[in-house]
Amino acid sequence: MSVCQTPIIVALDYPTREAALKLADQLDPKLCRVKVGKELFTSSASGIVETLNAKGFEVFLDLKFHDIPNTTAMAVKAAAEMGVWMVNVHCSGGLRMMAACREVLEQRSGAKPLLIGVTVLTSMEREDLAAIGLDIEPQEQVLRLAALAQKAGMDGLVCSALEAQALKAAHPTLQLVTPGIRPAGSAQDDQRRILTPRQALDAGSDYLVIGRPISQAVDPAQALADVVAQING
Ligand SMILES: O=c1ccn([C@@H]2O[C@H](COP(=O)(O)O)[C@@H](O)[C@H]2O)c(=O)[nH]1
Repeated sequence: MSVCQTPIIVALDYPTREAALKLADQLDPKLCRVKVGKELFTSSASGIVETLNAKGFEVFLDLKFHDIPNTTAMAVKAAAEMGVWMVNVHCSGGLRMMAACREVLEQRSGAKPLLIGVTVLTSMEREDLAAIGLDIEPQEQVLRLAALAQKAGMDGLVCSALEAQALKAAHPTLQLVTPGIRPAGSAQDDQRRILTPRQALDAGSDYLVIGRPISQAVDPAQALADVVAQING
């Protein structure tokens, strides 16, 4: 039984363990989960996951692994051994890569983290895809990658909440983890495919990843409480 009663995941995007723990100490594990990404993880190594677990947080390890199948699967295995709640890999690594990750988790006797496939980054729009040779709408590419992820046995996807409705219709069993969440009035920053927390949940998001609107707020705990109030009512 999970301690957390909301779908919120706060991104602990900091250069040091001390800064991340300072924010974590202001947050309530009953109101949010936390996400450890590349910057924090690389600077503080695995100790940060154990420390956050000991504080009662379920941790999403957002390292977006993308490599050959064996290397990626071994990284996913190491993440599972570390005790993370959710781990992700890029769907663009392909069917065999994702299937190898699923297989390594199935062989494991202990707890299995949720295995999530990253589709199209929420910072990208049509022009960004065209620049890398994909002359299609983001949603088309997301749906294409979602079909591969479903085939590989992934538990869910990272996508924009803008694609949630279409994804839930096509793949109702996949859990949707949506960054690019901006409460009304917040700065868009580098995000491009955004929705408010309430809009995202109404569209079908299962988890909302929120970084700067909380981590850069004058009072992060109040900013989190405001988002909780918005989605409740
Ligand atoms: O498509 C993606 C995948 C991951 N992210 C991550 O989510 C947070 C969002 O932070 P904000 O400050 O709320 O923009 C950040 O850690 C990204 O690495 C994403 O934004 N989009």
